[in-house]
Amino acid sequence: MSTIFAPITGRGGAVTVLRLSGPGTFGIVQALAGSLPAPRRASLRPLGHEGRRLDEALLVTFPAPHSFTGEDVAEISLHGGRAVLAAVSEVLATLGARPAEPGEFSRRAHQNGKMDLLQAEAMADLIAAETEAQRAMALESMTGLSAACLIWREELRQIMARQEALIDFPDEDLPPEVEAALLAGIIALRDEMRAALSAAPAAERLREGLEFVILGAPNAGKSTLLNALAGEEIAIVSDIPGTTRDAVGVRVDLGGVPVHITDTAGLRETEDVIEAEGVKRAKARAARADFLLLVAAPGEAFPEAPKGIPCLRLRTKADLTPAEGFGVSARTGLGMAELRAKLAEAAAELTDTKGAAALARPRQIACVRDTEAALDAALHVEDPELRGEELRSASQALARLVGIIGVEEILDAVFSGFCIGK
Ligand SMILES: Nc1nc2c(c(=O)[nH]1)N(C=O)[C@@H](CNc1ccc(C(=O)N[C@@H](CCC(=O)O)C(=O)O)cc1)CN2
Ligand SMILES: Nc1nc2c(ncn2[C@@H]2O[C@H](COP(=O)(O)OP(=O)(O)OP(=O)(O)O)[C@@H](O)[C@H]2O)c(=O)[nH]1
Ligand SMILES: [K+]
Repeated sequence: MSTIFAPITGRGGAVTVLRLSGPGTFGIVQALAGSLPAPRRASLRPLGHEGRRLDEALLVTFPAPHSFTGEDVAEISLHGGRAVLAAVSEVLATLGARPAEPGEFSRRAHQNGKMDLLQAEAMADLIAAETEAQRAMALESMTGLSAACLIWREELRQIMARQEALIDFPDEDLPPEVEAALLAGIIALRDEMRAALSAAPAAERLREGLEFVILGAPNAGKSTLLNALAGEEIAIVSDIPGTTRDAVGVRVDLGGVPVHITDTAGLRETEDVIEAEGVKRAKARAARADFLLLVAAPGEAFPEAPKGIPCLRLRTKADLTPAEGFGVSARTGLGMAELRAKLAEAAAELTDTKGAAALARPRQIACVRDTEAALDAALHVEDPELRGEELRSASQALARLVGIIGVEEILDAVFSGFCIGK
């Protein structure tokens, strides 16, 4: 096993923490620092190599298996900046370590039983979190998702034990309650999979961020509204109808939920080919949106919304004519606080997992869907042998979910999506 290293802190700070992991770690660090401090004790050491002084750094060692990766680990807190990092990295390479691949520390931690795949994915999501709700969900998933999966696997283990008993003993020896209990167990577990799957879209939306689209006639005030929500001049505002052609978007934080708001071309029949293309794109965007802001100026009609997408009808330019219904003036700020609150409420609702296990990644959802399908199939076969086969397939899908049986390519795909130093 090679010894790897990478900075685990971001650029530009006063200190850069460099992590080494692998069997050669302590030999390399000793060569660099002269001596090793007591395990897990931060100690100041001069770093140097063949008479070249490199830095005065803080050094901590974590002997295996009590480390992040389960291997021998050292963390060196260097002075920040690219020159120090470059010089130390160069020397580490001559001493036999190599730069870590993205996700390689976590992959080793997974291999050594320090975290399952769900925890590794949740940790990557926690690092990537940009808003409060994303942070809270990822942190909860880091412990909660694995715990839920552990319970599911235990329930399935008991179901399979009952199933084995049914196969091993002739029918007449076992009371009918055994099979009834078995089926009830399968139904209960299948329904738990269904509950988790029904909360999954909300979790996925929170992980990815929501898409809100502003839709309305030309000159309705869409661009002015987007700019007011963004707090900066993103889209061009003019009194010429048909100003916005391409969709223009901005990412905002609505009550802790990341929302991408898109301003679109004003909807109308037009001879102008470029504007017509803009209208086509506006409709396509609207069809894919999580939520629509349908806007209309005083006295004008609201656009029609594609079916099944939640929306809010909003009168613009409320400073000119007091609106009946909900109105705002992006120009004076009238109603804008209320609008923000309404949008934040919609965002919260769309991302509410209602306490269910938050499956936030397609990989996780696919595993749970496979589990649900196998359990459901098990309920619909009479033959105990065939039922046993479906249960085994459910068990394998759950094992894939936590990474106990990990196809190499799946692990590659998961960990290569991590950042360097993770
Ligand atoms: N300096 C530093 N800060 C960090 C990390 C890190 O790797 N280094 N982390 C990286 O993500 C997070 C903390 N996660 C960690 C998880 C496990 C272990 C660890 O050493 N585990 C050992 C010992 C546990 C103990 O002290 O009780 C073990 O599991 O045996 C360290 C950090 C956030 N902060
Ligand atoms: N009085 C008043 N005028 C507004 C308000 N919002 C927008 N306007 C004006 O309405 C005109 C059109 O505004 P835009 O934001 O460009 O409208 P749009 O819907 O994006 O227009 P298109 O790009 O043509 O689709 C501009 O002259 C704006 O200054 C408002 O709240 N009050
Ligand atoms: K306009």
